[in-house]
Amino acid sequence: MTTLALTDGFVLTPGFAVEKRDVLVDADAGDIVEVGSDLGADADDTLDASDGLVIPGLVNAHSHAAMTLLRGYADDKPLDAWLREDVWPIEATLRGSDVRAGAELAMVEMIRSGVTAVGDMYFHVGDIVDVVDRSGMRARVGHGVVTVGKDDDDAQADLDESFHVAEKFDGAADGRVRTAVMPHSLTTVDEELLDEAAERSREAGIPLHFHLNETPAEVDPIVDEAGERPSAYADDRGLLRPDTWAAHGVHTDESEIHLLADRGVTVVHCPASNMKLASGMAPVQEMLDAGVNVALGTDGAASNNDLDVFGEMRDAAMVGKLAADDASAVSAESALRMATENGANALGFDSGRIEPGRNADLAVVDLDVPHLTPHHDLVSHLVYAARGSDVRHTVCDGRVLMDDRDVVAFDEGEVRERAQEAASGAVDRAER
Ligand SMILES: CSC[C@H]1O[C@@H](n2cnc3c(O)ncnc32)[C@H](O)[C@@H]1O
Ligand SMILES: [Zn+2]
Repeated sequence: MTTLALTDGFVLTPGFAVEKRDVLVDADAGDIVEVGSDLGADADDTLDASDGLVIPGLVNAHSHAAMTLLRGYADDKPLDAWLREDVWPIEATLRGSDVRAGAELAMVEMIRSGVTAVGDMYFHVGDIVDVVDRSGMRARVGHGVVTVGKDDDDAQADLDESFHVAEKFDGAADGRVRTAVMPHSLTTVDEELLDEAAERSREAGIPLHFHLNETPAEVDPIVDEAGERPSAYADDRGLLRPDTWAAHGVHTDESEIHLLADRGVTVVHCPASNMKLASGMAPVQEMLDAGVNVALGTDGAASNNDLDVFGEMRDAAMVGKLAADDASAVSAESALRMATENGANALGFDSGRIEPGRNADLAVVDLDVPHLTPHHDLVSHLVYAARGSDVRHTVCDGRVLMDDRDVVAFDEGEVRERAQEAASGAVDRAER
């Protein structure tokens, strides 16, 4: 066994106590071996965590990583206009190499801010899987299916591609890549194909991921045409299961919240995207009270405009209070739980808690900075005061992905250059 010890730091326990401890990791198996004292002396390698807080690697449970290429390309519009007028036209020009360049930029950004796992819906998934593999991160990926505006054959081919991708890449990158079938939303995929997605994925044991109730425009047509709330409509299709995680859930009424809780569905709250697109405020505290597993996601960088899950925790706590008109709603603890354990549960990873036997997915936050002083309550600091740039080391599956702010697998200058070129090329093609 090759071991790595994170030494001399404070450690966030599963109960969110903070204790001065070392963390010993089996770098071959990728697991946490022990949390205790003086574990550095016999370890093969050490990572200095002094003046730092070791936390579980953060989980970005809903993103479109390659949309880093579209950061700042189109802003200040609501979802529908933004997608139809700007995003979808330029996405139609993206090639595999572009998606690869955007995904590289995303992985660098996430590793720099302590994210070790991501749930990603996009296309050219093979390129994304290659980047995840090289980055050392963990991901649950899938091909996003959109059938509106397609003839029957093309629509079926798109759904078939989602299954093909899910089957082909599951277990890639030494098991760090898992997959799901990903119909884009209840209004952008035909009803018969939603039925088929649910049935085939259930038979094959493949999880499901889709956008749910993000805007009124995603709710009203279903209520008008099917005569029921979207979550009930999804349930009728067989889409609500314990291995389903749905993004947004903004316009979700009480009956839907109880249905989602009952079916064991995770809702991924994406507060920054919801604010930027003025989609609305999700009833997060109500969902938590009802027992829904609520996780956090950045959504794509074009609607955020970064991939910093620290920002998502802060936004979730802040907006959660506004939405509930209650300063005690969506506490720091709740937000931190959403970004760690709940996100790992959503994606089906054995991460999100620092305890022996779990995946060694960790981040070390530098506490030795003015904006994290004094140390009354470090959980409060993680949610209300810390930033992604406070992360000093990132470890995933027992491997060091960032060492003293140096991202190991990538040359950041080259990554940024490739992303800039891919983005400029896409804009040229879109505007030609
Ligand atoms: C077909 S791959 C995924 C698809 O989703 C688009 N997208 C990005 N952000 C959002 C959002 O907030 N709601 C719905 N769809 C979104 C992305 O541009 C891709 O086309
Ligand atoms: Zn999304």
